[in-house]
Amino acid sequence: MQAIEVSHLIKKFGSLTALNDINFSVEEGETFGFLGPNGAGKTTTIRILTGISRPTSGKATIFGHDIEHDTIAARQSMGIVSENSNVYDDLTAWQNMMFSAELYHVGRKEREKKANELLKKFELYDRRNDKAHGFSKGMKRRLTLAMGLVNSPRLLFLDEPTSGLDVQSNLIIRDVVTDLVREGVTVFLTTHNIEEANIMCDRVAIINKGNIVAIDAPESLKKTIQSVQSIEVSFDHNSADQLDELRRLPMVNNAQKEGDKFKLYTEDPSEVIDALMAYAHVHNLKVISVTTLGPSLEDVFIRLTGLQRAGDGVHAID
Ligand SMILES: Nc1ncnc2c1ncn2[C@@H]1O[C@H](COP(=O)(O)OP(=O)(O)OP(=O)(O)O)[C@@H](O)[C@H]1O
Repeated sequence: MQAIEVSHLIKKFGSLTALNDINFSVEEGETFGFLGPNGAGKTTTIRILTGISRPTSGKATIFGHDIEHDTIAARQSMGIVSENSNVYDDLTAWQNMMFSAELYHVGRKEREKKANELLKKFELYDRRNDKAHGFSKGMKRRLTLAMGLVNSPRLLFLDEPTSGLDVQSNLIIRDVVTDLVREGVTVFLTTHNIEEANIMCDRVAIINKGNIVAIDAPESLKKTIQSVQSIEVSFDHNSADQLDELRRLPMVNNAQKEGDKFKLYTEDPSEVIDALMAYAHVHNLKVISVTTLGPSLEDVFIRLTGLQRAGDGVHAID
């Protein structure tokens, strides 16, 4: 059975078309990533799929239940973890869990068992009697996730699960999601983090300006732009002009500095390696390491969304 089926979904806000006739389906047990730049339509899609917002036209079903007309049945099988934490600051972690369990109509006995289990899993058990008020952002996000799992959902919606979090919370969340997937839970996650989608998802949809521009497994998406390759190089010392000089080498399409390395994009790696060796010789530099890399999911994303690479990440052109 399909966990999610979306057909001809359109959402307009006045004259703005936030979703422009999108279609996709997610199989039960799949981890499906929704990747797109700011304003692409990710949150709008999640809000429709979780029954919070209505589409202008089109249809979405959750395990066969129409989300618009059979909302209660559709929502019964889902857990929702939104980016904006729905944790109540004045309640303790335990009280928040109980509140969420009640909302999801989890039976009294089951509630306590589930809360104990989840608080332990998310490493919050020792703080269960503390008010959420004093929790860090990472702890709050972990608690939100624990609350979203209290009804043992078959389908979990995660909106930007790890954005802006500390390393520990990040790792705990990824581990728990990996365990859930192993247990057969379907996961729909939106993210800005391309590497996260690459690691976690069976398939990824890239959405841009309300249109789905690609859907496939990360590895298959990378194969579609096999011509883009990159060479990572590091020298024994760096100077301020190096990046510009490397950009001007023959066959280099673009270059960026990443830590102590330079990444050069090209369609002809062997020409660029020759040019790099000549460059090092002329400038009296020693090459410490040089590696040829295939296209990354970020390269695919940039190609499909028309975004531009800058020194510190990916930026919209407009
Ligand atoms: N309630 C609303 N009223 C008017 N416009 C809206 C509303 N909600 C979203 N939009 C617009 O719809 C488009 C899609 O927004 P959406 O929040 O779905 O993007 P997103 O991909 O989730 O972006 P981000 O990554 O920044 O959260 C944007 O242009 C946004 O400004």
